[in-house]
Amino acid sequence: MQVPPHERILVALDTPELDRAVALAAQLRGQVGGFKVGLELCTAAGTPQVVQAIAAVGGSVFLDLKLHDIPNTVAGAVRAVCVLGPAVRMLTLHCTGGSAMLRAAVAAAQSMPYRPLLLGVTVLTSLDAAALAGELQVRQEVAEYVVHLARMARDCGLDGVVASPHEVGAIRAACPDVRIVTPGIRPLWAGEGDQRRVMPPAAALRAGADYLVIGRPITNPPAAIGDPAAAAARIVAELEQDHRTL
Ligand SMILES: O=C(O)c1cc(=O)[nH]c(=O)n1[C@@H]1O[C@H](COP(=O)(O)O)[C@@H](O)[C@H]1O
Repeated sequence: MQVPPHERILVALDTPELDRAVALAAQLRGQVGGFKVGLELCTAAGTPQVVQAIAAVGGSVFLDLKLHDIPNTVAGAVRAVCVLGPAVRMLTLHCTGGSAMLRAAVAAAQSMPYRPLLLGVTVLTSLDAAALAGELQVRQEVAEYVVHLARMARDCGLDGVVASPHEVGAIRAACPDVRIVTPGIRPLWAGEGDQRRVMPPAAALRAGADYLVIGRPITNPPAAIGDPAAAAARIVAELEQDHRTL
């Protein structure tokens, strides 16, 4: 079944203020597919409270906790997320925690009555080739390393991965069935900020992404674009126009 383009957009609510996050979710709910809440908001306002508040205005939650710890600790955190129930649709963990950590997360999720989709973060979109090679001492090219991590995530039983749109094609070719979520999305009218491996929304979907994580271009758009609802509408229009030409 074809997913309408707007449902592929997950808006990143990166703010410490729960009221602002809830107001954005209430404003954008019908226009997009869901909301990503992560370290900033959950640390400031409490993960269960955040999930409950976003669900209460009808938003589905992508819980971006980027878990990265020893297997026993991650398994416990995954069980605690499962307890929050179906309001949490997706949960992230870092692939670089290793296969034992990823398998422990999957086993923990499977032991619970409800589990969200588990997504492995590959290489952060804020890292470029120089940082990967120089600082992290990874000897492979970015795409090669991302595909290696994606294969490992799939083999450990994860449902999908988070990666830059530049690596989506290579992941799709290597792991046809994994869900691919891409941040690092920048419409041509938005600034890059701290992101390094970016792509416009329509190009990322064309490359094979299932979901687009979009934060600042929607939550803090350039004045010429208008408010968050106008920014979301503009991105949806761009996606629909591109969709029609496929
Ligand atoms: O896991 C993520 O969501 C994530 C992974 C990654 O590699 N890069 C990345 O930017 N993100 C998240 O995606 C969002 C991007 O926000 P904007 O740069 O404002 O669009 C932020 O909430 C990041 O935490």
